[in-house]
Amino acid sequence: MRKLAAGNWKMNGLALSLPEARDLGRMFPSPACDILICPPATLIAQMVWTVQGSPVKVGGQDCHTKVSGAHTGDISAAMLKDAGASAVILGHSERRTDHGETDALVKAKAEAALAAGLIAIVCVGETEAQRDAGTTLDVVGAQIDGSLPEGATAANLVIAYEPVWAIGTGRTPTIAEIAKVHAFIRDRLTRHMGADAAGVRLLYGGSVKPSNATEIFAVPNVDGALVGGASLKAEDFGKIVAALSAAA
Ligand SMILES: O=C(CO)COP(=O)(O)O
Repeated sequence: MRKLAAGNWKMNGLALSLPEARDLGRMFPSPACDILICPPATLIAQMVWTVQGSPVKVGGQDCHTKVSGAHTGDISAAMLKDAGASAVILGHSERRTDHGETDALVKAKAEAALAAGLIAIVCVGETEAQRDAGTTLDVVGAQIDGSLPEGATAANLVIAYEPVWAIGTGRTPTIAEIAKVHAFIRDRLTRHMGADAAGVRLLYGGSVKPSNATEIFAVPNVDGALVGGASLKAEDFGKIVAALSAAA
């Protein structure tokens, strides 16, 4: 499978400046992994234009469940697709927390994404309290069961495991813990999707940096990363892409 380095800019404007984004494409003319940048919605079309002709693809950070209609402030998957996006992040813990997104809503959004021809990057992950209570696998399993879209295939579904307590904190689970959760996710997907689950890319997210990327990418069932803070600097994100390409 092609591994995936995805950058989530979150609510940061021209974090990686557009010329730098173009440079990122030039740095890796034929990378051994896929590269995706998910800027705020206001920058998607501009980013698509900027990285045209390079291997860098562009994605959204959320979408509505409907194609169009009276939903002030929302953006549909079809609109992301029209703007040139090829993927969308769904059910990020920040959206689950800030906007009360439930598994059922994430599933409906993911189904809208697939219907629009986008890759759905569905995020799961436990809070620190849940980890301390020893319920990580129960939480992640329930999120997978509840958020997985109908019609998912290895080509249109990506799962991102992002422990909430590791996001933006500089803390990461141990390599053994990442391996355990990723193996669990693969197994859980197999229950839903059968043999197709083997080809679904499982990203790790949460404080991925150039300094820990190589170690994390060597973990079985880690097929890439969903990177927040370090994707805001072209140099750092470039190093993470290089580490993933080397692991591919
Ligand atoms: O939330 C994340 C990506 O979606 C991870 O963020 P950080 O890489 O900043 O920890």
